[in-house]
Amino acid sequence: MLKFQNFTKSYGNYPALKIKNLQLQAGIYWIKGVNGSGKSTLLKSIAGILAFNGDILIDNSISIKKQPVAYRKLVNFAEAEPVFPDFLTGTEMIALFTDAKEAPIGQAEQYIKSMGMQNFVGRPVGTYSSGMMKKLSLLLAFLGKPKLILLDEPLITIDTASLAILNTWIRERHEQEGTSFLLSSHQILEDGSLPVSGELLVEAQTLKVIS
Ligand SMILES: Nc1ncnc2c1ncn2[C@@H]1O[C@H](COP(=O)(O)OP(=O)(O)OP(=O)(O)O)[C@@H](O)[C@H]1O
Repeated sequence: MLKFQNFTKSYGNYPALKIKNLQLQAGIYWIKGVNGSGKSTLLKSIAGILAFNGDILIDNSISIKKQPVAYRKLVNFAEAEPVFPDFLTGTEMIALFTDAKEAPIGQAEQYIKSMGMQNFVGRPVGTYSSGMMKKLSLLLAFLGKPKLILLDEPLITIDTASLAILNTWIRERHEQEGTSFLLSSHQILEDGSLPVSGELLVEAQTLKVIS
């Protein structure tokens, strides 16, 4: 599903992350690591937000460097602490992403309803609480037909009921469409609520697959 080829990411002289050759099969992966170990660096690199050396391929053939548009249609990302233009409404952000990601008709509405966002989605995002902002960013990451969804700290700021709904979204997309997920979290999620296929440990500027 995802292939790293001689991947290195540095900030100035600081070598933040090095992954020589690694192939991940389709699945749901938890990314673990202490503060500053490189979890966000990893996810932002895979999402194409950070420049790096080497290459990353999705579906074993589509390169972020050589086919950036095709790659970005297949990889969606929700930031740990999302920031959107204050003056845009959630509805406008969703319309933007629906268009860019070529989302099927009715897909966004289904997620809005499922997460109970109807009462605030029409308001400017500048008026949102941090939990509302998080829900919007999670919803945006589910739009379209990506092969891989990257969720950086999806559990922070959302309430328990919303977390259960998010777990359902992840489970359904994985089981029905074979979508893979990379989720970073400080919290332990070994309660069986998700069919986790493996764990990735980010430590000492490297990435290890634990299981
Ligand atoms: N813009 C930047 N400039 C310089 N160094 C950076 C930058 N962003 C991250 N780093 C460094 O890269 C390393 C990895 O940071 P990263 O944010 O990826 O860690 P993380 O595992 O996501 O941390 P946390 O759990 O605290 O969110 C850290 O040592 C950090 O100081």
